[in-house]
Amino acid sequence: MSDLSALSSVPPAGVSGLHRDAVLKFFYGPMDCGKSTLALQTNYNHARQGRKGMVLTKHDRSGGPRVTSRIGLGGDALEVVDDLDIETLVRGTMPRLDYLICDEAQFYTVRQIEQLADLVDDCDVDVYAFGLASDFKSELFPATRRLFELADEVFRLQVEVLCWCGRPGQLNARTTGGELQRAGEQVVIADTDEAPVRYQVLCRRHYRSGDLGSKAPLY
Ligand SMILES: Nc1ncnc2c1ncn2[C@@H]1O[C@H](COP(=O)(O)OP(=O)(O)O)[C@@H](O)[C@H]1O
Ligand SMILES: Cc1cn([C@H]2C[C@H](O)[C@@H](COP(=O)(O)O)O2)c(=O)[nH]c1=O
Repeated sequence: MSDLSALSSVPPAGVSGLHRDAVLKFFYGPMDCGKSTLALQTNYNHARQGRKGMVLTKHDRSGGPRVTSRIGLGGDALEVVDDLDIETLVRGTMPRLDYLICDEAQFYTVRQIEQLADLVDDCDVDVYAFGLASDFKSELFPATRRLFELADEVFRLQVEVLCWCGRPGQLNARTTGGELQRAGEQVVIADTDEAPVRYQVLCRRHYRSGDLGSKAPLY
């Protein structure tokens, strides 16, 4: 009979006997690169295998507590307000949650990002966060900085958003009346459509020069 005593220290989780930790994954890219689409797809794929999840967002462009993507998909979500304690919310949810989908994560507070990391480590909840890296001044959002610091894995989305010149665009310019803005509030909810305040994804050269191209709307 073989001696099984050497196996007694192997944790019981999983087929292999090895423990698989929950993860904090952060997916980022400029406006219009498909972050909300991927958030909705991720939720769909996990939910259809019976995992229990919750979808969170903040300041979706629809104006409501929803995740909406320009490709036409949408789904209900919980709105994250500044004083929401995400950790207490998730710990108090029964049956227990397997995962969280966090869209527009750049708008969460730094404390809320830390709560997401704590939920991964202490409650074994997988967290999939989606958001912008930088604001209209090309500076990291505070929550994004914390995600870069804490996430287990960070992914730049692969769908290229092109600058008007054809180069890949990574910087989110805010424009008003056809002029690039370099000062103002960090948070101004708007779209890449033709509203008076809008956003336009530019390559670094054209962000720096402020050249919005000939297709920029004239007001
Ligand atoms: N009519 C369309 N046909 C194909 N793809 C589209 C269409 N409209 C939007 N999209 C895709 O949707 C993307 C925007 O997705 P969205 O989830 O709203 O982006 P983000 O959340 O990053 O701002 C576009 O980059 C484009 O790839
Ligand atoms: C660059 C930048 C963006 N915003 C706002 C504009 C939109 O409402 C969202 C981003 O939406 P998306 O799903 O990534 O398209 O963020 C902002 O408030 N401040 C900024 O500097």
